[in-house]
Order: sequence, then C-alpha cells, then structure tokens
Amino acid sequence: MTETIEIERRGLMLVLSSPSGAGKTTISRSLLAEDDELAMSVSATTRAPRPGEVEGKDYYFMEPVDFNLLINRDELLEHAKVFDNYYGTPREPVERALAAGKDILFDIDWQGTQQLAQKMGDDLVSIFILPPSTQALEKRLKTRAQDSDEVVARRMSKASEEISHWAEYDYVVINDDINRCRAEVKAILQAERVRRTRRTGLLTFVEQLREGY
Ligand SMILES: Nc1ncnc2c1ncn2[C@@H]1O[C@H](COP(=O)(O)OP(=O)(O)OP(=O)(O)O)[C@@H](O)[C@H]1O
Ligand SMILES: Nc1nc2c(ncn2[C@@H]2O[C@H](COP(=O)(O)O)[C@@H](O)[C@H]2O)c(=O)[nH]1
Repeated sequence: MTETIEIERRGLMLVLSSPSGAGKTTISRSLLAEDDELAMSVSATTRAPRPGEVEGKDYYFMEPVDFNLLINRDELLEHAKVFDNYYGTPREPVERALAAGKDILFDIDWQGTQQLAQKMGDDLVSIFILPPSTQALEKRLKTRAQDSDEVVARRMSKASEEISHWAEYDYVVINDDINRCRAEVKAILQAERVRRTRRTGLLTFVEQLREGY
C-alpha cells in the first residue's frame, strides 16, 4: 500500500469577487460542500435578510449601530459600504481557522479585497468572476428573484464599476458554464495549496529525504 505523505502548510485565504449576480454564492456553496479543509468567512452586514437566508450561516445581520461597534472595537478585518449597506469580515473566526490550518473562503467586494491584500499579503489568493455578458448578468439577478426591481437596477448600474477592478486580482474566471467555472476555481485552490512558500513542512521533509530517510 502507498503511504500518503502530508506536508504541513499554512492556511490560505481565497477571495471571490464579482459584480452582483455573477455567481460567487453558487460557486462558494458548491466548493464548501465537497471540501472539508475549506471554511466560509461569514460576514456581518446591515442589509436586511433575503428570504431563506439564515443568521450566522449566510450573514450576521445587524443594525448600523452594532456594526459601528464592531468597527470601533477593531473586530473587523475589513469593511466597506456596498450598494447602500455596510458589510465586514469578523476578524476572530478567520484568525482561528487559519491557526487551525484551514483555508478560508471570502465572498467580498473589491474594496474589502484591497484591504485584505494590504494586511494579509501572500496568504491571500484572489479570483475575479466575470459573467459571460451584461445581459446574462441581468437575467441572473432577475431569475434569482430575491431583490426588488429597484435593487436589481441599482446593482446593474454598479456592475461596470465593479468589473473595472478585474486586473487587481490574481486570477480571472468567466462563469458561463457553472461546472467549468467551479472546476477552474477548484484547480486554482489545489495549485495554491501546494505552492512551495505555503508548505511549512517541506524543509524538514526534504532534509530527511537527503539524509536517506
Ligand atoms: N453559470 C451560471 N449559469 C446560469 N445561472 C447561474 C450561473 N451561475 C450562477 N447562476 C445563477 O445566478 C444567480 C446569481 O448567482 P449568485 O447568487 O451565486 O451570485 P453572487 O455573485 O453571489 O451575487 P451577489 O453578489 O448579489 O451576492 C443565482 O440564481 C444562480 O443560481
Ligand atoms: N467588503 C465586503 N464586501 C462584502 C462582504 N460580504 C459581502 N460583500 C459583498 O457585498 C456585495 C453584496 O452582497 P449581497 O449578499 O448583498 O448580494 C457582494 O459583492 C458581496 O461580495 C464583506 O464582508 N466585505
């Protein structure tokens, strides 16, 4: 029987950004369902819950005054105003997961990604998801049927501005076919996990190899 060699490594932070409706939530759910080493960062937001959204699973929903408290106590790793609401990443769960060697998935906008990139450096791997066309994007937002016409129109009006940040990301994936898109994101995650600089156990392993073990 072949022995499986596990090399110790640091956890990584995988960020997905896109214009609203391009498919981040869909891709995230599917990755999480089949990957035990990956945990989702659950954001805090002042947005009202959509039908079916669960407190503590989809978001921590809160009043602006409570969101401000998190900012003042430095309990958010990053935060931003997106489409008239505030969103932020609670610091403690991320630090705990990274310390346990888990990888963490973030569904955040370009402002949050810029803040995390400054703070976390090489631990961050960022992917920008593009829709196949503007028409497809609008259709997805309408078919999702969870936001009012006004909200959909507002998000569409911001899509071009969001997309203008594509070149700030490590990878860009087009979500035309969901299976292919998911496979590409999975391949990026797999490759980043075996990046030499992340594998803290490699030095000892190689030294032992060279000593004849
Ligand atoms: N490749 C695809 N083809 C067709 N529909 C898709 C595809 N990917 C996602 N969708 C659908 O598009 C809608 C929007 O997807 P999703 O909610 O994942 O987007 P999002 O990027 O998370 O949006 P937001 O930023 O608003 O949270 C959903 O109804 C989803 O089922
Ligand atoms: N900077 C951050 N952006 C976030 C965070 N959580 C979500 N988001 C982004 O907000 C928009 C809208 O999300 P929705 O759930 O209301 O459709 C989307 O682009 C998310 O990526 C966060 O913690 N920080």
